[in-house]
Amino acid sequence: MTVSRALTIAGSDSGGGAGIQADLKTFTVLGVYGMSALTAVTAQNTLGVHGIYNLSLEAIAQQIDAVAVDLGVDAIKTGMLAQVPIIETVAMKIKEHQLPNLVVDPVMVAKGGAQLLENDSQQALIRHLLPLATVVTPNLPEAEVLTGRTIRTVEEMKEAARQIHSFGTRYVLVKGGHLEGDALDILYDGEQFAEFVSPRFETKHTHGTGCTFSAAITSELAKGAAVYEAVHTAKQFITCAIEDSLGLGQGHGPTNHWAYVRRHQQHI
Ligand SMILES: Nc1ncnc2c1ncn2[C@@H]1O[C@H](COP(=O)(O)OP(=O)(O)O)[C@@H](O)[C@H]1O
Ligand SMILES: Cc1ncc(COP(=O)(O)O)c(N)n1
Repeated sequence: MTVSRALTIAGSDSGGGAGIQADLKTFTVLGVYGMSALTAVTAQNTLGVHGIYNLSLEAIAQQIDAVAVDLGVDAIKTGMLAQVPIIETVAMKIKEHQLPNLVVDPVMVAKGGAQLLENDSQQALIRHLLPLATVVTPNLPEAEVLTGRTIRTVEEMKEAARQIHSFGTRYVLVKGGHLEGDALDILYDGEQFAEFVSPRFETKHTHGTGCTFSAAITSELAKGAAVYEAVHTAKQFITCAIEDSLGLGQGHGPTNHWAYVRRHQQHI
């Protein structure tokens, strides 16, 4: 039996809706063997982030080494990398082990407003990680920080995608979850734009949408899909997960990681 393998390098969300937990759930339901290298432990629930404990550089590097030299990796994603030395260490290890199909989710701020990337770390992301990435998946506030521009329209999303592409990433996916109207995302490969659109659901339960979406892209890349197809499937996955969200907790609740597969199974 051939098994596709995906590694997430990200923070732990004790509430289970975002971070490592969202990634591993997504890998599993999409039929991919999931592995993890934790960068931080957060004490977190649907109401917010109550504590952040970054792991040592040694602990982060050892986890990546352990997985890469033994189990092997078909695709990889990064999430919360809070500090410049963590970004540098992760980039160094990805290069050393030549890990393929890198999806960078440039996590900066949690839905509740807590800062997950310390100030001045944005330049390190641009310098060290984006040139290694197959796909980078900024939401609008993240795209604004990476480009130094205000983004309010689809045309401005495209301009931001062009600028971020110039940092060396092969594909840029600017997500429009923070705009109004339909939930529109733009994929740019340096030549052409593709649009992925779904209806917008009126819900506050969007905790972990960015993590889940990028983990779904990573899963499909691990299985051998091309980037356009991977984003197409992942968009369906996240749309189902938001539409059928679980309503857990008192704040921004998690999405439903089973929804896509359940619906898919009903149709076959
Ligand atoms: N209310 C919503 N209804 C439908 N899709 C949404 C909604 N909010 C976000 N999305 C989609 O979820 C995915 C994650 O986007 P976004 O919320 O912008 O990322 P992040 O979680 O990083 O802020 C994107 O495909 C976006 O279009
Ligand atoms: C450990 C960790 N990583 C990432 C996010 C971002 O997720 P979101 O912006 O959807 O709340 C988070 N809240 N916690």
